[in-house]
Amino acid sequence: MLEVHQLDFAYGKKRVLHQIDLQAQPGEVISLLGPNGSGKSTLLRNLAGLLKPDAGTITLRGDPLKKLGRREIARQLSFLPQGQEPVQHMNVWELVARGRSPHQRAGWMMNSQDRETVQWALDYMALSHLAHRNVADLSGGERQRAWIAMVLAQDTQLVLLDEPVTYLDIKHQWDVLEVIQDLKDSFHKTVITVFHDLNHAMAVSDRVYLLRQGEVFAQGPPETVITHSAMHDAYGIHAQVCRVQHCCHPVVVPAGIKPGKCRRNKAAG
Ligand SMILES: Nc1ncnc2c1ncn2[C@@H]1O[C@H](COP(=O)(O)OP(=O)(O)OP(=O)(O)O)[C@@H](O)[C@H]1O
Repeated sequence: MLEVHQLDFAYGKKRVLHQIDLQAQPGEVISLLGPNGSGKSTLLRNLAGLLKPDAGTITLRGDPLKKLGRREIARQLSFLPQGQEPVQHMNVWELVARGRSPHQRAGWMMNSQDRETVQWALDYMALSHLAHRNVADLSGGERQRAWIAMVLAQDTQLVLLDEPVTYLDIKHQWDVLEVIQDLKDSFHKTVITVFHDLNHAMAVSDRVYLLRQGEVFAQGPPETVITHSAMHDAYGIHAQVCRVQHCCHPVVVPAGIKPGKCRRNKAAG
């Protein structure tokens, strides 16, 4: 589906990504993890074709990404950026409908299938009741869900999400995690997503890529990558990775910056 080989990227003289190799198979959920500034968003923007690598290759279904035009890329992949552009004078339905534009010829009106897809995306994100509300008047979480609905309306085989659960309350965070799982299970889509919460990555990923200072520090199934020692080496924290009864995946419990400290016990004692 998507293959990245030895990708380097710099902003001017500032090298940000170095020798990145990444493969995503059809129907796979991949999470990009790593500390602030490790290059996750920059990598995703390279994968979306919004930034051009200085070296290395990105191929999408066997075609070099750099040879594809913007419209062709937008038919094959959708991208939810971190912190979306502000939109004025547009309601939720109109925003979500923007997801259909790569599928339309210039000057062509939306057809009934486009309208059905927009309505499906609104229903799927439980936003139908807000369809006529101005996007600028939504709460941060509602706005985030509207943008995710736009990405879904684009209906691409590859979905790139940069911190999709930011701004969402715990219920809506898990709703979005279920959407990601469903995109894979029901629609066989490939999802590459950035998470900060390692438990979110544990819950939905087939594989994770842990970045550190612009390089892939580790990659593989989440249980093999998200370990006590990797958390220490990549993030500089001590964290326990525990099995919890009734929980179907391990959970990460940060234990502090220094080993052996338990702040709550200290306060109580
Ligand atoms: N437009 C830019 N020009 C110059 N440097 C940039 C630019 N965008 C990002 N950077 C730098 O590139 C590095 C990687 O940034 P990036 O946003 O990819 O990291 P990240 O892992 O997504 O971080 P975060 O978790 O904080 O979102 C950082 O040092 C950042 O300051």
